Amino acid sequence: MSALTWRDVWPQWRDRLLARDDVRRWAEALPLTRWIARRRARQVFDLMAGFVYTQVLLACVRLGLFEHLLAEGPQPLDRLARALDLPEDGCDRLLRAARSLGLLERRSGDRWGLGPLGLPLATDAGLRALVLHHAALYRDLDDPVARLRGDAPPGELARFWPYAGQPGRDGGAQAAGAYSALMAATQPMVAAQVLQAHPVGRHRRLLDVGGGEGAFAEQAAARAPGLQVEVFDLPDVAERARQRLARAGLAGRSRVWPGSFLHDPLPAGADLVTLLRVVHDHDDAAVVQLLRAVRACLAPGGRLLLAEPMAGTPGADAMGDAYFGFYLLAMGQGRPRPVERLEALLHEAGFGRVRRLATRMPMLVQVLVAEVGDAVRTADAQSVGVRSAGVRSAGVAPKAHRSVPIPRENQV
Ligand SMILES: C[S@@+](CC[C@H](N)C(=O)[O-])C[C@H]1O[C@@H](n2cnc3c(N)ncnc32)[C@H](O)[C@@H]1O
Repeated sequence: MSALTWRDVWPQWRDRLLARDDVRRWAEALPLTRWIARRRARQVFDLMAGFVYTQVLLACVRLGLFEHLLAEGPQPLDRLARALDLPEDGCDRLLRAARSLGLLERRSGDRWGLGPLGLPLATDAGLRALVLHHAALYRDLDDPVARLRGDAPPGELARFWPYAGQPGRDGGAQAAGAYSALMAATQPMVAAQVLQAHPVGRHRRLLDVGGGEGAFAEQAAARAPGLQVEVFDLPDVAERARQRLARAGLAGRSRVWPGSFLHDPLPAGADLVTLLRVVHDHDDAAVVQLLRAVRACLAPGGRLLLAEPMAGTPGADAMGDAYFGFYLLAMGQGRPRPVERLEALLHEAGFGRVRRLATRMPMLVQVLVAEVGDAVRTADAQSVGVRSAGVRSAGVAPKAHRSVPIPRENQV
């Protein structure tokens, strides 16, 4: 253990002082410090009661309350109770709880309307899907200490994300469908941030690795009419991407590649590779392996764009280390990383310059863009497999790779 420095002296003195009952009572009574004491007490209570608040939210979402109020406008209690199929007493309890959390507001004539926090939930299906999904997360975190010790058996999240703990496994069409639908529902909020931070019109060919069912590729294609979009993902997910891109009328300028980025080479030649909400799902060794594969497949002068919520985000600290830290613990692998750690992993994988791009909602997603010099790229192509038009670099065991161009008959 390192010696204490002068920076430890003040907090240590403060902690000792505030641990004394008489000092706390004095701080609560003094007008100058009373507001701090009250704020701290409220913050501690909110931490303690957080689970109850999420259950209020879950009840509102399960009952479809927010969409109902958006569609029908403010409603009195009796009509809401009928619409939600709740007894009036239970409905009144829920409405009051939701108002206290900013989800609802009281309006004139004893009616209830959407509050400032209810409105985004009424309009964003992705947010509502996450709220419903969290019920499984909370069951998995039932005994957080056992989970931290590694004593808890794999829970619901480990089954929901079959590649966690079993790299390269999508768990079949049903499992892939469930997690891909959740990701696609929440992708618009991420895509908006990423495409605003890094307009893709300047690129020729975009490869979205771990691109899910192609929701981001579809958005990117809509923003840049000249862009060829490609998705690489596990086979059952890739099949969903193929269908989605075909439905979006993108058959002619999209390609879908099924495979595991931990076992199969990535297709070569994209000048922009994107990794959106992928890296935090994996432990360091797998991340470095993935980043090396990306580095090797990029076209000369190409870039990697890595976007996800990151630890240590100013103003959103709890989102990284608390929420994602424990979500990924329950899932069974991965961790939220601060920008500096991601930069270090990118350098370890051979990337040169790494830039941070500003996003409007850093809490949701931060963006790093990494470049690789030509000298490093040539060396890579000899050591890491890249999938190209019939050419495979030496030293990589051949494997049957299928690119899945969308068939002509699926073109809209
Ligand atoms: C958290 S989801 C993010 C999906 C998408 N990028 C998004 O932001 O909506 C992670 C994605 O990585 C894919 N994935 C996980 N392990 C993989 C592997 N070994 N090879 C290819 N894809 C993988 C999953 O199937 C999933 O689609």
